[in-house]
Formats: sequence, structure tokens, C-alpha cells
Amino acid sequence: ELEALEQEGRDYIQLLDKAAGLRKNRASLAEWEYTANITKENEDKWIQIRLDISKQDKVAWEETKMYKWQGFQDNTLKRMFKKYSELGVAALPDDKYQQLMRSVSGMEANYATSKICSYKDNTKCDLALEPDITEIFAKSLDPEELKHTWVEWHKTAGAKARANFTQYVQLYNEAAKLNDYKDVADWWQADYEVPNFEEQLAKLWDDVKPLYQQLHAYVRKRLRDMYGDHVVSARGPIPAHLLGNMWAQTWNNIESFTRPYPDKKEVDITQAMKDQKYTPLKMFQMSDEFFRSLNLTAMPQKFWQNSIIEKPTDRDIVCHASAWDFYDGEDFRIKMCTVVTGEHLRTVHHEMGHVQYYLQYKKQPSVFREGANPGFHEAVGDTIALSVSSPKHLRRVGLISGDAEDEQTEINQLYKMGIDKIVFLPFAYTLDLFRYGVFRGTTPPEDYNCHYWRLREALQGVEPPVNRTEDDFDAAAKYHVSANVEYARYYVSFIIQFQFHRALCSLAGEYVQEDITRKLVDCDIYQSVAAGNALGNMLKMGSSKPWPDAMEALTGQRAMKADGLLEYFRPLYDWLVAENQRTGEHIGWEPSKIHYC
Ligand SMILES: C=C(C[SeH])C(=O)N1CCC[C@H]1C(=O)O
Ligand SMILES: [Zn+2]
Repeated sequence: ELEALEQEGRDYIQLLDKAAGLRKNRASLAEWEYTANITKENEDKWIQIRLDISKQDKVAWEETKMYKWQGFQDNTLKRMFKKYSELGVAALPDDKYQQLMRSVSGMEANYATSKICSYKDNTKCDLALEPDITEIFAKSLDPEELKHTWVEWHKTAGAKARANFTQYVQLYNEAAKLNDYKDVADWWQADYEVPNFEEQLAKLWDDVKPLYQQLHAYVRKRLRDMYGDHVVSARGPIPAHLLGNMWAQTWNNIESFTRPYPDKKEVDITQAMKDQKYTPLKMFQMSDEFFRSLNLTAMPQKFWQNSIIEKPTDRDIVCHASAWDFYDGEDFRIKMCTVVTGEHLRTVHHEMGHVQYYLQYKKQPSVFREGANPGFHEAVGDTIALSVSSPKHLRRVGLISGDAEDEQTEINQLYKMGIDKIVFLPFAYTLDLFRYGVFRGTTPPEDYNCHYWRLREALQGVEPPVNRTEDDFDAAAKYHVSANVEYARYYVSFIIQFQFHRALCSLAGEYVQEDITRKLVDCDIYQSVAAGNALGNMLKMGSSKPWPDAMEALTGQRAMKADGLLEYFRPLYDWLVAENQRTGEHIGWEPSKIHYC
């Protein structure tokens, strides 16, 4: 009797999953049409289709509730029912659902179409984030130009989103409660399926903080050398507009004038890429070739036909890089306003990692076609990029020339990796600690900007270039806040990608602990079928099992730990401690003198 009921449940859920897959395909196509051509008409179409789909989701959800799945024997079947027993934002009444969608698409359109006036020519007012503003932050060494650009961007992309954001918080929290969560913070954390997710984030930060503080102190000194102590203080936070990135989330653009051994050869590959006539298409083909060298899956023909890899000139699109699964097993795309730089070569691999995950789990039921947890999906491409960024690989593809490593070039290489990976962690941690407080109501709207900067000063040791007030709303000047994309996934990714990298490097015979001829920093898993097969097997699981099972399949570990990252950067940490002692640099930062609360 029980088996018969379970078999009935299995037949039902398989039919439901196919129908759900078709709805996801329709929703993805409508979202693509809107974000690849931002018009009122396409926004209305997208919202209408999602409203229509939510009605079908609700009917399916009512049906699913009639099955006594909790008592089933088959764990995979139970897991499918558990995921389908959560309706999502469709639980909102139509009018509130529409309002929620409008507030998010309004913020996203504002972000994507924001333009500012040039500092050098205030009649030129068509500067967009990509490529114009990004290039100013990558190249300008003029603190006044950087300050102007920072302030103007935060005015148009941040402050203007505050009203929509406040409504979004209210409605999204209502949806959370209708799904039996306390608030959206609770809902977002449920995706990680561990009872103490926030404590785990705090523990990881405790583990990495000493390394970050040493790197922060060293960079603050080199910036003070560059700009003078009237611009960069000796003991305070670092002004956020001087770090080469609008959000100070990665500092790779200041590498050329802050690296430990400046007389060693340039390791920035952007110039070499330009000299060698790289194109966006070549960057994508290189990445595809790397995945194929691991015996993973080639990008299908439709990918090359349907993707948008350069910014169109005839319309507004969402330029923030994204990878898309259309849930039909054939149609996978990337949309990216690619420019020929080392930073975008890494981003291309990041996005191609998403598509490789889609390709590996495409045979799963559609409900399991997602990352083992959201951090896994963000870690795949970055893990490959750790090999691509190694001197060994860059020499292999001719992007850097000359001799093998010596102690000083290795420190320069670790520094280059550290100002990309280590400095990102407190930024990522801040962004969702801020939003957890917003969704919980511990941060009321009248304190949004003050709390945002308190967290950024406390964790990242950065300060805004000018005073801030509650007329500002700087958090929304970051894409993921305006586009309602959870961010702890990147914090998790930047930790677990080093656990993945270490496991893959062992499998590739590229890394042996304590063997100085096979160090993690110079590991390149290129062409290792052993590594590729292990990675592929983990990716094929999708979210069919709890993520510790997937993590264990690849690394033997069942928890996210900072040990991979700390081992990778150990030589840099030792060097920074010695260097900061030599220069007598103050470690940490005193309260900012900028007024923002
Ligand atoms: C490239 C993407 C698309 Se999923 C991205 O948003 N990333 C990749 C790393 C961190 C984060 C960011 O840009 O803030
Ligand atoms: Zn991503």
C-alpha cells in the first residue's frame, strides 16, 4: 500500500517537474527579452508573463500539498516534494506581486541606464558604468576625478533607488512570511540548509581577518606613499574611491603601483591581451577550450548563436555579466558587455563556469538544476580561473614571458591574487550583513545609509570620499542590491573555491602538501582529465543532495573552511607581517573622520 502511494507520488512529481520546466523556460525567455532590451513594453510583457506563470505555480502547489510525501522512503523523491512544497513570491496576492516586480525592475532599469557627467568635461554627460566609469576607476590617478565619479554614480544609481528599495523590502518580507519564514534574511539563509549559517560566516571572517588586516595596512601605506598623507591617513580607514573599483570590492587595478617588488616584470596581462589583438570572442573561445581540456562539455552551438558578448550600440541592456539556463537542455547563454582586460578574462571564466554547471546537471529534474548551494554556482568558474591566473598557465598561453618564479615574483603573484580574493571577503560579508539587518527590521529605513557605512568601516576599513546623509542610499549603487541578488553566495564562493582548487590540484598531480616544487600558487589543472572528471561528477549532482555531500565528493571535506585559502596565501601573510613591522605600519584602523551618521 505504502509503495503504491509512493509510486503514485513519483509519477505525479515527474509530470509536475516537466510542466514546471516549461514554465521556467517561458519565464527565462521573457526575462532575457527585457534585460537584453530595456523598454517599458518589454518590462510589461515580462511582468505579465510572470503573473500568468505564478497562477499556474499556485495550482501545482495546491495539488502537491495533497501528497503525504513526508513519510516516503525514497530520499530523492522526498527532496523533490520538499522543494515543490515552497510556493515562493507567487504566494503574494496579484496586486502585491505586481508591485514587488515593479519595484525590482524599476531599480534594475535605473541602475542599468544610469549615466553621469565627465569630471574633465561637464558637457559630456553620457558616461555609463560599463565601459566608461569602470575604465576611469581602473586608470585614473587623480583623487578629485575619482571622487567626482564616485559621488555622481552614487547619486544616480544609489539615492534614486531608495523609494523602490523600501517598498521592495516591505513586500518581499510579506512573501517570506507567506512561505513560513520570519523574514527574507531567514528565507535566503534557508538555501544553505545549515542551522547556523550566519555563525559559520562569522567564524570564516575570524579566520581570515588577520590576513586581511595585514594586507589592508600594507596597501594603505603604499597609497599614502602615492597620494600623500593629506589624502590617505596613517591610521584611519582607506578612502573607498582610491582602490581601483567603484565598490572597493577588488583592488586589482592598483596592483601596478603598489606591488611588493615593483622592479619585477609586469604581471598585468591586459596590455599583452591588447598587443595580441584579443577580442571578446577569443576570450570566450579560450575559456571553452580550457573546460574541454578537462574532458568537460563544449559550449553547444546555440550558446554561440544566442549569447550577447559585446555591448550593443542601439539599445539599453543590463550590462552586468550573467549566465542563463533556459531549462530545455539546449539553450544556454551569457550576456556580458565584454572589454579586453585581465579582469574581464576572469569574469568570462566566471560566467562560463555557470554554463558548465548548467550543462553538467541538465539531465537532472528541473527542480534540481541549481547549485548544491548558491555559493557552489559562483565558485565553479572562479576555481578554473585560479589555474588560468597562474604564471605557469599565463606563460603557456603566451600572456606573460620570461623566467620561472623566484621568491620575489612569487610574492608579487600572491599579492596580485590577494588584492582580488582576500579583499573581496569583507566587502561580500558587509553587503548581506547589511541586508539581513534591513529585512529583520533592526536597520530601519531612516538609518539605511548610516548602518551601511558603519559596517563597511568596521569590516572593510574603508570610508566614503565625502560626508554622507540619509538623502543618500549608497548600498543600491551596487548591482546586486538594485537587482535583488543575494550576495552571501560570493562570500561562500571565495572560501570554497580554494578548497575545490586544492582538491583538483592534488588530482592533477600539480600540488603536494609540503612539497615546494608543487605549490598551490603555481598549480594549473589545464588538460587534467582526472581533475575534470571529479569536478564533472560533483557538478552533475546539481542540488539533488545536500551540499556537504557534493563538497565531500570533490574535496573529502563536509564543511566550508578557510584552510584552503589560508594555505594558498601563507607565504604572503608571512611577508606582509614582516614588511608591516619593518615600516612600523599601524595594523587595523581608527574611527573615520568622515561624517556619515
Ligand atoms: C560576475 C558576476 C555575475 Se554572477 C558577479 O556579479 N560577481 C562575480 C564576483 C562578485 C560579483 C560582483 O561582480 O560583485
Ligand atoms: Zn556568478
